[in-house]
Amino acid sequence: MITSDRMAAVDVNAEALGVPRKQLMESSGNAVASAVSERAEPGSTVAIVAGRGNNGGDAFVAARFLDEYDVSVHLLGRAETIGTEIARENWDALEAGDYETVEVKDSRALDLPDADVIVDAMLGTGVAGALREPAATAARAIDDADATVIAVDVPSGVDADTGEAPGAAVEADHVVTFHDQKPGLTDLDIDVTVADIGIPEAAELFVERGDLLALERDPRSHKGDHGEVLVIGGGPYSGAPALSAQAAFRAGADLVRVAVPETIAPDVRGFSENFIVEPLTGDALAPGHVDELLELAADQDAVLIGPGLGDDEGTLDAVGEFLASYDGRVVVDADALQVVPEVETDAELVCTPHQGELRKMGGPAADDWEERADAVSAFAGEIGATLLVKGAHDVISDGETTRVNRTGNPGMTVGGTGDVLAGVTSALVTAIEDPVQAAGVGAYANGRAGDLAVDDHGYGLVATDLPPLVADALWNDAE
Ligand SMILES: NC(=O)C1=CN([C@@H]2O[C@H](COP(=O)(O)OP(=O)(O)OC[C@H]3O[C@@H](n4cnc5c(N)ncnc54)[C@H](O)[C@@H]3O)[C@@H](O)[C@H]2O)[C@@H](O)CC1
Ligand SMILES: [K+]
Repeated sequence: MITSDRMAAVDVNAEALGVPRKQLMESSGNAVASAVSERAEPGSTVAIVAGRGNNGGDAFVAARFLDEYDVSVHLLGRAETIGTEIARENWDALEAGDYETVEVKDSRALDLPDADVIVDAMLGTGVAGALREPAATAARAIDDADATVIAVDVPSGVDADTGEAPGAAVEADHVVTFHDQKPGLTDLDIDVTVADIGIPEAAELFVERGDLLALERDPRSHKGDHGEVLVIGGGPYSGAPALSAQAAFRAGADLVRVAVPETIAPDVRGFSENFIVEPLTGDALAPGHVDELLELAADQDAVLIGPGLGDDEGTLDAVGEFLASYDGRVVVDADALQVVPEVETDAELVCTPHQGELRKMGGPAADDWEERADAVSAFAGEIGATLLVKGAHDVISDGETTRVNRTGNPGMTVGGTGDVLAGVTSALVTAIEDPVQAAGVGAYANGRAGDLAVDDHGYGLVATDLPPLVADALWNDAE
């Protein structure tokens, strides 16, 4: 089962892994042609009704594989308005060949032949809202025709994720959907073929630049929409919470508050004028601070607890009490991690241990990343948290979905890069709904920033090089 958003990411990841989108369209078109030839004898009349996106593009490819049939392709609109290059190339190939193509400039002009098979290639996962003209009229014309209707990827007008059709929709006899079943197709009582189109399993397992699509921002958003983060840290160390806070900004947080013991508050303030510093009495986090922290955390979109806290008894008790009472999203890092397995909480935890910290949590030790992927998935399920286990390959899992991130380099063993990753992840869990996706993008961006830093500083890179490069990795790295 795959959602449209996930499919769009996997599509780009496949391309990042060397499978061109054009090849995916070829495979899709071939699958559509196979579905036609399984339902109609050669010589039958096939009418293709195509939209101007890649759903249509798939059918332009299918037409080329149906040369034993009497095929006509009806494009809803003018060819020069075809929206993507790969669809346009496939349309041009039809016109260059001797295929019958019709540009339907007006919905009333759709003149469907008396066909044995109609291919519905108007819209697929790109549909937004109720079907507009001319697709709505065309959908009714397709349904009124006395033909076998085969839908490409999704019946036009049906939402691939919900199965709803807010407006008109094609009633297909058969759907050829690509790569994996779509949630919205399962409860339609239509015969569905899931066609393998050559997307490698790696495109789903590895975090690649397609995963950055999840960061697309709603243009209508305004200040404060994109994440208010509270960082709870510091004590023996002052740099760690400041680094995490800086990283959270660079990963898109709008506001970052840093709650640290008053003894290091001036140092943290000195690090950057961007933070709002909330001083806690004394020189270490203690149970007496928990009520104040819960108040501070109440209207935040995410909390990061751990950087620089140290592990004295009182501090760890305070972490346990905070987690036991908080029910929002919490990224847990560094010394706070060891508390997690013992604490009962309603909070949605994202833990970011390195392998030593994972073992301290009672988690598995496994050198080979594929072994580790399975072991981390099992442990994540056991403790009911999302785990981002850092390593040469980072493994991210919530026990259901497991991802692997391959960006990063040995230069990143320098102190502080974990504080940066924790800060980045705390901002991303406010922008991306699924915590596995958010943590995966966090690992990807942090490692990518490290790779960019190595270009500038070799293995002399330091953690403070990373936060600005995280912003580049997230927003300026499109190839
Ligand atoms: N993502 C992938 O990995 C692959 C996608 N492929 C195909 O690409 C399709 C998605 O292509 P696109 O993203 O270009 O989108 P679609 O081709 O599904 O639809 C986009 C077109 O529909 C129009 N449209 C959107 N909402 C509408 C509405 N409510 N009423 C009327 N017109 C509307 C848009 O203006 C645009 O012209 C998939 O369904 C599949 O068929 C395949 O090539 C296989 C690979
Ligand atoms: K369709």
